Formats: sequence, structure tokens, C-alpha cells
Amino acid sequence: MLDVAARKTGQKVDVDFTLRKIFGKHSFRPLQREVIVAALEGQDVYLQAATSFGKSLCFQLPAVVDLGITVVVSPLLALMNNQVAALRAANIQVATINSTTPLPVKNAILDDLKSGHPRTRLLYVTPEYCTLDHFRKSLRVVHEQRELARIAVDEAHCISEWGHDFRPSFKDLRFFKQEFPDVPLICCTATATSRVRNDVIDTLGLNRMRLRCFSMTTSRPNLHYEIRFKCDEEDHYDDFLAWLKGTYTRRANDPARLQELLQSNERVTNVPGIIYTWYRKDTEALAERLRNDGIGAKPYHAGLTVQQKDENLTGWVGNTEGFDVIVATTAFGMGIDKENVRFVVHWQIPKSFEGFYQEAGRAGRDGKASLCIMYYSREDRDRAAFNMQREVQKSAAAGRGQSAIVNRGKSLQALIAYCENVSACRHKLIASYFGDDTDVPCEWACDFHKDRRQLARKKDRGLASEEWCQTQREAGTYAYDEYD
Ligand SMILES: Nc1ncnc2c1ncn2[C@@H]1O[C@H](COP(=O)(O)OP(=O)(O)OP(=O)(O)O)[C@@H](O)[C@H]1O
Repeated sequence: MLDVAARKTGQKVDVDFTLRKIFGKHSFRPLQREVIVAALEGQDVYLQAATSFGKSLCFQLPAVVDLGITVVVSPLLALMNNQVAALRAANIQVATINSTTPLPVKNAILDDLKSGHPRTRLLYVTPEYCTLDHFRKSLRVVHEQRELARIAVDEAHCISEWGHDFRPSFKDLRFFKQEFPDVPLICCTATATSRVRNDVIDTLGLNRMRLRCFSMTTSRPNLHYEIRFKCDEEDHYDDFLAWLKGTYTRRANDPARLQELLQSNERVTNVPGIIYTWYRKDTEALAERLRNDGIGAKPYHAGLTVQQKDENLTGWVGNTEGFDVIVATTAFGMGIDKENVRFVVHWQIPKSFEGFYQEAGRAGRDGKASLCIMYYSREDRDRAAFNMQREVQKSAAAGRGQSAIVNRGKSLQALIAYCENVSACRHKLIASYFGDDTDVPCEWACDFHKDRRQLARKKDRGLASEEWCQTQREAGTYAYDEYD
């Protein structure tokens, strides 16, 4: 047990008790306690750790025990709603202001802020909302009362133009340190190269001399990474369906497993997963195709109504029959937390290395073995490169820095090299991309370590030849749309 003196009240805080009583967890994961203690002592914190490490707890627990309100800046609606629902379930006073918040609710939250003594412990907002004058004014009132406890910036790599998911309004978050230099800030990410890390720290105006930096391994040893090679000629739908149905059959035919499932009141077909596709229309078409084959699949993309999105997310999180598989665009990427996601499938190569790692990281958050499959074809590789070029042109027209554009190209190139590589461990390749030089374990948890010879054979048989791809490129015959 370790007591920390709360910064504002000077009272001793028993973080272990709070962890058990409020968050229902038995013990801290390695280094979580150190991060939480640094935050409670009022230090600025930079936290970089693998997907599912438990970064959110590092600002949520201090928020619950500290005096005042913690403002959490979060880039994705799905992520915000997902975290807010989990905190509400734990009876924590949490609120969110985003595009879906009804006006009366928004006004009530703002009134709470303007009182100077908010009852809300955690307030989730978008970076765009932080740029608004009326919100900043309300924060000043809270600050004057010394009740602005902490600022948490989740998915902090979005701050950097070098990052894979740059959001211009994240740059304005510098406002917090300029205006409230005494208010501690914690920023978290799973995906930052050293360049992005430096950029994040500088952009937020954090003082390196006083900043506590925690950088942990990227390793997710329970994830089984696998590339499945294909070409345009082949529809990989049957391959995927056979795999999923095979999983159901194995569960049903194993008496011990079946008994376990019956005891925990679990369906044989409750094998939750996510399939990522490039296009909104594909999420709907693929979900429908799966439903016609008896799989409980639902789409998720930014173009759905708020109600549809909520319904599909809630059904999936709640393990409801008919909602086992979410077919999504990257609108369903970063931060989504559901413990028993048994597989993540990339229907095509993702846009960036970081995006791949983030999305695959939705799997196996309970620590159990889970599969991450990526269907890779050279035709899709070329389409991804075309799309990147188009986005680069658009970014250049919008005046974005040339170097950031080059970096995005490098990230895609690194991902292509990862897919084409059949002579190294996938876990090691991922660690090496993020500059993680820790010893990453792999117990037959990748296609290379499972059967390296078969992997090489599958690549030879599965991919279109470079000559053929070149002919298609030259003839301009690849059909593709822009990402959406
Ligand atoms: N000490 C703990 N004991 C048990 N479970 C924990 C602990 N800390 C966090 N968790 C759980 O781990 C899961 C992942 O946590 P969280 O969503 O914070 O991950 P993250 O580090 O933000 O990952 P990502 O970068 O992928 O979003 C959550 O379900 C959370 O409740």
C-alpha cells in the first residue's frame, strides 16, 4: 500500500484502495502506480505505452481522488463514448461535450463549470471544443477557484504533424500551458516515434526539465499477427468466413469448452471481432454479406446516424446476439476498449504503420490469445500509394509542411515492407518501427514463428507478380476510390 499526499488538499490518498473500490481492479499493472503517483504529485507526465496498457487509468484515478475537475481531450467520438460509459458504470461523475451532446445537457455541464466548483470529476471534450472562447472562459472560472485539477490529452500523437492522425486543432492545446501553467498535464499515446514524441512535448509547451517521461514497450505478446497474401483475382471473403465458422465449430465440438461456455452463459458464436475496410460502403456491404451467411455483423462508420452508431457499439460491447462482428472504417480505431475482442481483420492494407498497430491493438485486451489478420495484396498496396499521393497533394494545397507529408509516405512504406517480409518475427518488426529496443517475446505468436517455410510459400503463391502490377500501373487500370 502506498499513500500519496493529494496536491491541493494535502490529504493522504490510498491509491490501492481507490483502485479496488472505485475501479474494481485488484492490482496495478507494472508502472501504472508510478505514473499515477507522479500525476498526483502535480508533475507533467508524458506516457507512451502499448495499446491496452491501461493508460486511461493513469488520469482517471487521479481525477477521482483529486480536488477539482480533470479535462480530458480526446479525438474520437466512439472512444469518448466508450470511456464515458465505462466510468458511468463505475458511478463516477463524468460528462462529455461533443457533437452529439444535446443542448440542455451541454448547458447543464457549462453551468456546473461556471459555478467554479464543478461536481463533474472528468469532462471529455474534443480538441476543437477547447478552441472555443466560451469554454475557455468557463475554465478560467474553475481555475480561479483552484479547481482545475489536471488536463489529460489522450491519443497525444494527433498533436504532431508527423503523427499518423494529425488533427490541426490539437496544436491549439498549447493554450492550456500558456494560460494555466500551474495545472499539471498528462499526455498519453501508444504510437509515437521519437520525432513525434519531441513534437508533442514542444507543441504542448511542456518543460523537459520538469516533465516525467514514461516510455514502455510496444509489445503485445498475446496478439498473433498474420499476413494473408492475396491478389485481385481472388475474393478473400470465403477464406475469412471459413476461418470464423471453423472457430465456431471448434468451440462447439470441444466438450470442455462447451461446458465452460454454458456455465458462463456464453454463446458459441460470441467471438467478438472487428473487420477494418477502407470504404464506408464496404462496411455496409460486407456486414450484410456476413449476416446472410449467419454471422452477427454490423457496420460502423462516420456516415451512420448517431443512433445507429450507438446501437451498434452498445450491442457489440454488450456481447448481444447479432452484434458479434463490427465492420468498420478507421472511425472505430483508436482507444476503443472491449476486453474480449478475439480478432481484428484488416480487409486491406491500412493507411499507416501506426494505424495498423492501433487498430490491431483493439484485440486481446483481456490478455488472452487473439488473432490479427491482415489481407495484403500488391494491387491494394498500389491503391494505398495512389490514395496517399492524392492526400499529399491535398495537404500540400492546404499548406501543410512538406516533411510531415514525407513522413506519412515513410510510414506506409514501412508497413508495406512489414507485409512483404517473410523472414522476421512480426513482433520484432513492430518494435523496431517504434524504436523499441526491449526484448519482445514471441511464443509462436506470428506467422513467421509458426511456420516460416509455409509463410514464404504462401507469399509466392498468393501475390500478383511485380511485373503484372507494373503493367496495371502503367495502363492506369486499377479501379479505386478515395478513402472515406
Ligand atoms: N490495473 C489494472 N488491472 C486490470 N485491468 C486494468 C488495469 N488497468 C487498466 N485495466 C483495463 O485495461 C483495459 C485497457 O485500458 P485502456 O483502455 O486504458 O488502455 P490504453 O492503454 O488506453 O490502450 P489504447 O492505447 O489501446 O487505447 C481497460 O479495460 C482497463 O479497464
